[in-house]
Amino acid sequence: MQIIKVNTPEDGGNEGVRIISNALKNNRLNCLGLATGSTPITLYQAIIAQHINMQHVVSVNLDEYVGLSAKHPQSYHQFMQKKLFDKVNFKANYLPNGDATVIADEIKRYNDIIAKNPIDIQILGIGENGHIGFNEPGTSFDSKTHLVDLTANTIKANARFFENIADVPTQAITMGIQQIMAAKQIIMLAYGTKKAQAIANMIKGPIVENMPASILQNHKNVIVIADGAALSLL
Ligand SMILES: N[C@@H]1[C@@H](O)[C@H](O)[C@@H](COP(=O)(O)O)O[C@@H]1O
Repeated sequence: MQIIKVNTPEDGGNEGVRIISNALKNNRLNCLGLATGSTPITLYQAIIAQHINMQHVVSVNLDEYVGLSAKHPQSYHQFMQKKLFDKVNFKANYLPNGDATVIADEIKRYNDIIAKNPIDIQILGIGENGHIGFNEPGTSFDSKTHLVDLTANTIKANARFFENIADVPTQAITMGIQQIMAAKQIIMLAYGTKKAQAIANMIKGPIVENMPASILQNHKNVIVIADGAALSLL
């Protein structure tokens, strides 16, 4: 893993754009895997500020809450719309539909989308418990898109986006670990001391399903963009 230490999340966003722009210039970016959460926001701001042309790029997001429609203010659809898609036109934007009547059909649809759009660069954040996407500890490294019961830890961490913890959905649909690992390049973003333990386990801990991000040690092209606080336990 290559580690790029940055001073601020804004610098991290600019570093991410530098890598994305290089791939675009070399015609190596047809599909960009996107993530939600507060961490990638500065990357999206930098994409907007630098007027990066994404009109030939398809985006595929990692996950969506079950039970929230694309219009729900806390859905990841709305998050992506507000933070990026309102300002930057892509060829197409794909996210799982958390409001699907038959989840099994939606999982199949999303697996087909990922199969048809091989991911060139996947953006990732990390949960405090080491989750990537919504692949919680214990998820099989062979997983594809699946339905997840969110852990109490994740529900608590994500409650800050909702009025009340009881409003946080308890399930999500997420891209699987096998599909994340199939991306040609992965950019992991992490800022702040809350992420330090997960980042240390990801980089130098044992590769175990209880620490989902540890599988990234087996990927040939991972760039970790992080600040000193997130790297402080290495
Ligand atoms: N599903 C998302 C993850 O993709 C994200 O990495 C994580 C961390 O979020 P944050 O960046 O806000 O710390 O939150 C959610 O659980």
